Amino acid sequence: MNATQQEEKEYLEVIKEKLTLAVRRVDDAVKQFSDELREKKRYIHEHQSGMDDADMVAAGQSINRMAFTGEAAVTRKRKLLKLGQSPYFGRLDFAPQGQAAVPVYIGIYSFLDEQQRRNLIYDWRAPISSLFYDFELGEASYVTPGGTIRGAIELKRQYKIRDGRLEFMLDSAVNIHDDVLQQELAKSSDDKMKTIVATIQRDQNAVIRNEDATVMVIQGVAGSGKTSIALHRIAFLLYRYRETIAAKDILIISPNKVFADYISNVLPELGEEHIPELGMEELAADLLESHYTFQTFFEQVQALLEHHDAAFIERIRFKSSFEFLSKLNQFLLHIENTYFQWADLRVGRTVVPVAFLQQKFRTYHRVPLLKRFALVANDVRAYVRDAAGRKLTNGEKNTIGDALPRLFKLHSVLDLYRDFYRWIGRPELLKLDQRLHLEYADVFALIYLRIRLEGLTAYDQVKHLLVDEMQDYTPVQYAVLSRLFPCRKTILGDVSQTVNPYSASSAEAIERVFPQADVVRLLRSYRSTLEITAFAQRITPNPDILPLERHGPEPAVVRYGNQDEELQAIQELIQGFQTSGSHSLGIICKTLAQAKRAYQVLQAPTVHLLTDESTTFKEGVIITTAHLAKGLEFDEVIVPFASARTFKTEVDKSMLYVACTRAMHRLTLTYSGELTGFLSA
Ligand SMILES: Nc1ncnc2c1ncn2[C@@H]1O[C@H](COP(=O)(O)OP(=O)(O)OP(=O)(O)O)[C@@H](O)[C@H]1O
Repeated sequence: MNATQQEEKEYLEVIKEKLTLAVRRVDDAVKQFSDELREKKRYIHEHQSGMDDADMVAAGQSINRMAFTGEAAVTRKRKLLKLGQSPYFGRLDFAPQGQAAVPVYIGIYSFLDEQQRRNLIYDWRAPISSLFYDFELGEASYVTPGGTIRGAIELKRQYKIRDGRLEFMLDSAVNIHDDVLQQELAKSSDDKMKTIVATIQRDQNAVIRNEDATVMVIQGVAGSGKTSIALHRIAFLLYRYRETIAAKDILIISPNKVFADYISNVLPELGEEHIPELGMEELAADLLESHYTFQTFFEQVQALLEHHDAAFIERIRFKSSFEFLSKLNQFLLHIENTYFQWADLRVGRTVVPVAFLQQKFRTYHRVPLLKRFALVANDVRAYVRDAAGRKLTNGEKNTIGDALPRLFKLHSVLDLYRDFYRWIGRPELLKLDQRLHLEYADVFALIYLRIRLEGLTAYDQVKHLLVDEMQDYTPVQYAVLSRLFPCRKTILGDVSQTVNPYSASSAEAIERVFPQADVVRLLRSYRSTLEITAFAQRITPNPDILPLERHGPEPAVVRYGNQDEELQAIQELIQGFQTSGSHSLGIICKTLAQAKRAYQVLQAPTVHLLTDESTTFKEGVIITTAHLAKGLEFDEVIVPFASARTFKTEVDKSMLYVACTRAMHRLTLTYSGELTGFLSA
């Protein structure tokens, strides 16, 4: 069936026709729903006075049901229209053992021929579609909930269909033909992150479809598709577990609002709803219930970039260590053992002995300390009731409830946190100003103590947690995430792209917090040309990286007399970019102060400054810092001020690496004075 290009073209027309008919049917259904809805509302309005409460509830429910069905129809229409533009991207002719081959067309959504009750297009997430990503011609198998289906792939074909027209088709003997991938990667960037369904690679597919891992850690080199894969994985899980997980049950912890905006199109493109997203700082503010103000991660990194403060670095280093987490845990035990001022409790004529109280507190050792008081109070009430042989008065009950917390010497979690530093003999490691403004490194330690003492359950409804930029979070932060989100997790990042080497976590470190984690390493890099990848390797070498064979111009490193001349040259580069046909140019500086300075000089309607307060990603020319550019990509990147004066510390080196790895096709570094030493390798 459909062997030649001509036959495929004709078949495409047939499918488009069926899609058009399906759209028409949905339109008719929507019209019918809205007529019925209007009619129902009118009926209720007119008969309101004669209806009792039960009638009203039933009518309300029926309206809600109709509205819901109507919404579902609108969603379906949107999907059908999208399919009309590009119904499928792949086909395989699969012959299950002992049966003849049938063509399986694979697209972004499934499409059923309602008359024939036959799938004309399979969703890329359907079990059978995994054949397309996992196998070449010949023997193949796929797993269904009912078991493994074995057989052979007799034909494998890829299509590029745009605006309903077949641009090309390609029969492939190898797994996801390189030509199509190359074409995709050579394209100019879109304004937002895009889907990669047509060219998902085998190792990526394994991550996307992994159903077993309770914690999946993806450690991948720059541009290896970690973020793309994580989002496709979410789409897959939403499809696979559609009865039990909805988009609202998933939470993405994202580094900043611009990144959240940048990735926001992917799931809707894949036909899923928008996923809730939260920054670490928002989470912190929520958990501290606005009792404290605190430095943000961005401010911490900027402080490190702007001046070298050995004591500040020492505080960050310590609080990012495993030792810190285990010391906090030891301190919690210490509190239990020493913060009680035990005394017999007298209620009326009954004396509740210390031994009874201690034994009860021990019984509940799994319950967070401050939650135990209520449980022990109940036991004490029972004890007193039995001893007195009568029911207790409300006054007596309250006395018991009030008396127990008084046994414990706790004023506030912050006092306790202060005590901790005295206990470890390092009071100098806590720096709190008069206004109790916390340093970023203290925020999650304080939250951790709160969770351990009070047991917060605010996020129990989340069923899957996605954490991007995992290298930027410390063991204490992971301990908080682990207790707060007992659900499955996907955690991804790249330790080479840390913006704060004093607090970076590698996959190995994260495995210590989540020993049950499945760790995958992705070494193939898709974003940048070979030349750019090789250049970035000079800054932070990784001998295991596998760059894709795609070429472009050599990165340029250009010296100017001074910074004004540099900016003038960048102005000319911007003009060149504007006529180049590329979509995005990132001018990536080390600090926000430098970015602001560059913006002052380069200001124009198409030039945007991205700061830590920005909320949206913009197309065109963006001036920002390496920290904020993390996770983003640009057709072309310019790194100004790449001098030895600007890039000299470990933090600076990370920034330079992040900045250079944002470039897809072209990279230019400008400097004046002496060139940074990080490029000498
Ligand atoms: N299988 C694929 N097919 C087509 N494009 C891909 C594929 N995998 C990755 N890419 C592209 O590679 C680029 C990098 O992907 P992504 O941003 O997800 O990587 P990352 O590992 O999160 O990067 P980084 O850590 O450097 O921010 C994107 O343009 C993405 O579309």
